[in-house]
Amino acid sequence: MAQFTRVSRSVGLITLQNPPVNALSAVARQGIVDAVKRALSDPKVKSVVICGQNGIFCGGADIKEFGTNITGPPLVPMIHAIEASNKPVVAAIEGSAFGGGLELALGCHYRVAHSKAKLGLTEVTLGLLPAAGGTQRLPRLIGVPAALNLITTGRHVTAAEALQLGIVDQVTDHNAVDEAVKFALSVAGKSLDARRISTYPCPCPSDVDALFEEVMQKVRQSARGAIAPIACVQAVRAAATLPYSQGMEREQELMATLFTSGQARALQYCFFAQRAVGRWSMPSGARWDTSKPRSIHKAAVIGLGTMGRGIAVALAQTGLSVVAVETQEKQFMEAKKMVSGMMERGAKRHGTAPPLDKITYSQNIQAVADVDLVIEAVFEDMALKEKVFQQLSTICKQGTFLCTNTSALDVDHLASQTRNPELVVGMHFFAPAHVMKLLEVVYGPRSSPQAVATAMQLGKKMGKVSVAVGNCRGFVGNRMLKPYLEQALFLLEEGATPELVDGALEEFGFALGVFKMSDLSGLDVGWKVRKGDGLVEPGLASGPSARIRQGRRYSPLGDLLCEQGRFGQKTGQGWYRYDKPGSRVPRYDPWLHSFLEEYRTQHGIVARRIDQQEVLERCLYALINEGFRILEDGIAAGPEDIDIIYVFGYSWPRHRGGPMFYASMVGLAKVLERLEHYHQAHPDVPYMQPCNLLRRLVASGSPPVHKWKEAIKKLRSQL
Ligand SMILES: CCCCCCC[C@H](O)CC(=O)SCCNC(=O)CCNC(=O)[C@H](O)C(C)(C)COP(=O)([O-])OP(=O)([O-])OC[C@H]1O[C@@H](n2cnc3c(N)ncnc32)[C@H](O)[C@@H]1OP(=O)([O-])[O-]
Ligand SMILES: NC(=O)c1ccc[n+]([C@@H]2O[C@H](COP(=O)([O-])OP(=O)(O)OC[C@H]3O[C@@H](n4cnc5c(N)ncnc54)[C@H](O)[C@@H]3O)[C@@H](O)[C@H]2O)c1
Repeated sequence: MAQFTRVSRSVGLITLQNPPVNALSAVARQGIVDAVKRALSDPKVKSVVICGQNGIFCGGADIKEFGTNITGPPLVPMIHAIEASNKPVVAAIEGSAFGGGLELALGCHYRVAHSKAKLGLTEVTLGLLPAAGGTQRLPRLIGVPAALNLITTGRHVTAAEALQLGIVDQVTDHNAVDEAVKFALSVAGKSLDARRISTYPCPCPSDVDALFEEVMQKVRQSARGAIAPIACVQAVRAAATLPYSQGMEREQELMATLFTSGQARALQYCFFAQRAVGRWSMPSGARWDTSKPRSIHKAAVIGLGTMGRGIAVALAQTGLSVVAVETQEKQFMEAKKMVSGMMERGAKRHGTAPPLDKITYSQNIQAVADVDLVIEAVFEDMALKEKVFQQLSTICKQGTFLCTNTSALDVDHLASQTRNPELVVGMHFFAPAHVMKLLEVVYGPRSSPQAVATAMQLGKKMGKVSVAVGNCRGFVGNRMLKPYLEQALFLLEEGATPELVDGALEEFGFALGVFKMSDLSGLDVGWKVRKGDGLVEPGLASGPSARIRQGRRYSPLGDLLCEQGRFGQKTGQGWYRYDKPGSRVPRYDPWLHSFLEEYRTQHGIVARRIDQQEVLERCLYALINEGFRILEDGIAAGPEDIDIIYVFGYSWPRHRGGPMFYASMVGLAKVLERLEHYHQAHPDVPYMQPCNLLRRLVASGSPPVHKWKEAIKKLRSQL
């Protein structure tokens, strides 16, 4: 797992060999320890280079080992032994040096990086801190403020930035291993006294307390309840205030708390889940590894409203030629300007040229005749979409994939409007489409595996986390959102306030509570959908039937606000008040509170005290219950798919691992018991009735989340 060879006569070359990312597994660590001993005891070796095979230095500790009984030599003494060596050791960094990989490099006396390499202490993203000396060495090398920034965010830096910060000594466009060998030859025999980072004093601003107080405040605000960033600050503080050996003790102490935390488990689950969703499968048996995607060179977007503009930008930024079609003159002119502006801002951020020439605009749908794939993003109106799909089916060349960005409509019905329904899939982007990472790829019963594979591959190229899901109203994300939103309204009716509900959800870790989110996206969007569903009855009707629609409990609160023109941020009023239309800071609105009181009086509701726990249980368990139904229906292949959709599309706090992982942490029996309790209390809310799959999982002993897929398969075969 680490090969030793002697090159250029006197350089000991140690190559990490643990594909795919040369993670520091027990065997890899043993390999390094043995190879270093060999290099140091070989009198012909005057200096040493450590590199990784296959163009990647090292992806850090082996995350798969966490949570198991870890054996093999520990990292800290291994890195100390390298640093203490009296022969110079040079790290040759290609590809990535992340987490323990960068810590290994920091234990070396010199670092040579390829210009395309990326470096980072990424542990915080896994709920940990750099515990192989990273929190103690990095601040000594680059100073406290820069180290804090890197360690608390886990961000990747380019080789150029690493050189500027002083993390690496040399950057090369040539073969980094060859350059490192040359470098090692040039430093052989030189004193290493000034090259052992652990012996450096920690350069620190004079007012350490003020600096750390300020940083801690900022980190707490952005952490949304995550504990690892806080521990990272504490560890760096130890570097700034304690001698190295005591700082190392503090690093280990803090790591010990994080290592076994539920948050670390959740974040590591997310890491693997994000990769697992790429290995999609369909109920037909079609799979990612047996379905060949087709290359897409030219794509079209139909409808340049909020979504179409973002999608066109994202496609052009991927390097595709794009035909952008908009029929309304005003929208057409506005979209052209906005799309160019979005591309220019994006290019400025990345220091690249805006891909303006990649997009051609047209007001005529005939312009899409020669594209390989179309993404339709016209109004959410089935009759209009039917017409567009009929047109596309006749206009487009043979084999063009036809995709819809619908939020909830029946993809299979749209497919039935075309000559080749197997070419139709949903590509459900999230707003703003050029920024949000999530893409739901929706397959209908007739979608071909090739169409799904092509949409998944295109999503990946666009930098999205793509999840393949089945076709149903709202697919996965929006289907689960409905009971969550409704519970929030019911809580208001019963005595809660938007501030209380949002406060509970934000404390849980959501970036925005449900009412702030609703103000941001616009109350009119849901109003239109409910009108289409025949649920909206104008006016403030009284009597029990006013709050029962289509046989189940219904809250008209959102409709009543819309009737008042309160659409949220865009109108300056919604669940909160804003300084002016378009302002973003929500303020307490006395009008809303009197309105709620009046509403309760009119309906004979006596407001009761509702606590944060009830808010969380009702909103989250309703959403989770729908998640179980989605698994039961086979709409999502496994809990990872649902969790990744919620983490990337709905700001579910990543350190809680997604709704299904969260349910497993709470305990399925407890979730079931609370759902039963709330269903008894609210029998007119059918979706509070615990789903069969949840009952069966509990009956079968509540298997851990990674065993659900298997358990579901087994339960299905018993039916
Ligand atoms: C008491 C204990 C004391 C501990 C001491 C602390 C030490 C240290 O401070 C802690 C760490 O280093 S924490 C670690 C800090 N390190 C990080 O945070 C880096 C995490 N890794 C990455 O960011 C990316 O994988 C790379 C950018 C390295 C490659 O990206 P790419 O080219 O797009 O490829 P990809 O698709 O992403 O991965 C390919 C396959 O490799 C798999 N795998 C990957 N890394 C793994 C790992 N470390 N391990 C295991 N497996 C790992 C991945 O699951 C996938 O498997 P699959 O079965 O095929 O699905
Ligand atoms: N807005 C969101 O947050 C969001 C998120 C995900 C999905 N969606 C879905 O994306 C789709 C578009 O939503 P939006 O918010 O961008 O709507 P929008 O109202 O902002 O834009 C729709 C655009 O389509 C144009 N259009 C209408 N008929 C057309 C035709 N025949 N040919 C070409 N252009 C036509 C309209 O002029 C308008 O510019 C909807 O299906 C919606 O449900 C929206």
